Amino acid sequence: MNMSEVAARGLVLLGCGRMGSALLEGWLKQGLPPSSVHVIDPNPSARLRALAEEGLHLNADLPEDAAIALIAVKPQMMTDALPGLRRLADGRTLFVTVAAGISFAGYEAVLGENAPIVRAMPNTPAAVGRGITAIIGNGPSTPAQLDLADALLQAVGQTVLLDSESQMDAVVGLSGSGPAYVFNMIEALAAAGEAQGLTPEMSLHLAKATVAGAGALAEASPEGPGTLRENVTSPNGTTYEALKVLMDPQTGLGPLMRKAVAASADRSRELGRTDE
Ligand SMILES: NC(=O)C1=CN([C@@H]2O[C@H](COP(=O)(O)OP(=O)(O)OC[C@H]3O[C@@H](n4cnc5c(N)ncnc54)[C@H](OP(=O)(O)O)[C@@H]3O)[C@@H](O)[C@H]2O)C=CC1
Ligand SMILES: O=C(O)[C@@H]1CCC=N1
Repeated sequence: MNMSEVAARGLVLLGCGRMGSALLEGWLKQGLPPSSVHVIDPNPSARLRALAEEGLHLNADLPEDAAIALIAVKPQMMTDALPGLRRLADGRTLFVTVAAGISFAGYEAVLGENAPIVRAMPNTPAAVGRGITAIIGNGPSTPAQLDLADALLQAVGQTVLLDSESQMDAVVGLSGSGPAYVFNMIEALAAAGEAQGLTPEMSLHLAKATVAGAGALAEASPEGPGTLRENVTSPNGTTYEALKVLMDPQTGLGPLMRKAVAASADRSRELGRTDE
């Protein structure tokens, strides 16, 4: 199955909020015609309504033989929303879900144990084509179906394949939730600049450009982040003093980040067990 088959047979998108719409824009940019897309969402955005004018099917009947059903509702909505896709669970439609926490067993309980399902964990830089998504398929999914899910997610950035489903909660904690940690770092950096006397506008400008520039350098450089950090740090200079605070083994960023990632991963595990 390839993208032209998806265009011919159709793609169902269940839930088109922040993540669903980022994915949809990526597929449209890659040439998927709006008329191949069937969106189910109770409160469609203005953008979706405009796409419906171009042929996108909005809250209409499901196609008979969709190639893909992509699930992008909140885990808490799954019990209500997922049974609506049961009619597609005849083994021919590949289900791809981006929901945090919910395990293959949870989907199989509704869709049947023979439904091919791929779990994917993207992140919001997908909205600018710079996401990273980890994916893994269940037993009934074929290598060709995993490749197709990979291609779908590559429309919005990079992908990595996981070895086991149990790695997914750690991925949620690291790259799924991770953009929020970085945005919080920008906020904290800007507030700290203000505390040193800069205007809010100047401080935010400097903080955003510093994080974006450091990210781009970390990605482009052959050096690891440790060397890049050392390259900023003159012996007994200014950065050295700041890093004594940030790299404190008890109170620094290391233990704090371990705690934050663990809290997200634990919540992902919890969402897999409950619908709260
Ligand atoms: N945001 C992120 O950073 C990431 C999110 N995810 C996962 O993506 C999924 C969606 O998250 P996100 O996009 O942030 O959430 P949003 O709330 O932005 O999107 C969910 C969408 O689903 C709609 N919806 C609610 N009930 C139903 C229903 N019964 N049938 C169809 N659609 C429905 C919502 O409508 P309404 O708003 O009107 O309720 C909303 O438009 C989650 O499972 C999350 O775990 C994964 C990786 C990263
Ligand atoms: O906060 C959440 O539950 C979702 C999953 C990963 C990022 N956002």
